[in-house]
Amino acid sequence: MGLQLQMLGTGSAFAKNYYNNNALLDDGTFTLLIDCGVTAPLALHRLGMSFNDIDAVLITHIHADHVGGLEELAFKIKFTFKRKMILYITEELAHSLWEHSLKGGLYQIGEISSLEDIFDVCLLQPLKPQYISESMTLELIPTQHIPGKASYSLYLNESIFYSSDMTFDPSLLQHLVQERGCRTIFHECQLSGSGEVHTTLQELLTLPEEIQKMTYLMHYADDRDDYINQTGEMTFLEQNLIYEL
Ligand SMILES: Nc1ccn([C@@H]2O[C@@H]3COP(=O)(O)O[C@H]3[C@H]2O)c(=O)n1
Ligand SMILES: [Zn+2]
Ligand SMILES: [Zn+2]
Repeated sequence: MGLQLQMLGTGSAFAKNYYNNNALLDDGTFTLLIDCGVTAPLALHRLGMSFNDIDAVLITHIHADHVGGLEELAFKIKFTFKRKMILYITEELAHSLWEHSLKGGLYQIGEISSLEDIFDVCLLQPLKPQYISESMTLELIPTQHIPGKASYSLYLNESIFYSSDMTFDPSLLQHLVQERGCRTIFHECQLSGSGEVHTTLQELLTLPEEIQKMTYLMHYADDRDDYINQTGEMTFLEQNLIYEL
């Protein structure tokens, strides 16, 4: 089996018709969860899976649609499955994730007083390729999302870009395609409104056709169906479908 991508959800933060934009990467021997939002536990359950089927979780930034499911994940792996899960995260995000997001719910004297009591924390250095498994090597690329908040996109196997949440950065996309062999782009897409903290469909439609053809749209709102056939050469990613990478 090659490397497969399955989106637990392809929705924007407050979408109700789609689960949170969180992804499973699976190479047959190792399963990586990219972000774990509020709806991730339910989305996994609906796929007939549980957190016990996951080897590692990677966090791209701290927003509830990307970390809101980690309290359930933590309690399940510690007290139900009695094991640790690998957590891939930068040092800056690890501090903020514990101090500003998870500590309140997870802290339990004598049991849980840090991320290390739940996870095998593997700190990632941005812009440094990290071996994950036989067929997964990924690199965190710092990208702009919310001023003053760290946020990262992913570059997988020197060929696949995964935006997570970011504002439009056409020069980054051109650089990856022209200089680093990128052949597939999974990109967030705000379908309407101005791109204050996200990338809009109108912005993505300014990309060269060659780049549009390799681009799959995710992290979209409930009115996605109103935009079918209005995405140029780009294609909507569907949640739960399994994509061979
Ligand atoms: N300056 C901001 C900050 C946040 N937001 C909304 O909150 C959501 C948090 O998750 P997200 O997926 O990053 O999308 C953000 C915006 O919808 C926003 O619209 N403007
Ligand atoms: Zn988001
Ligand atoms: Zn976000």
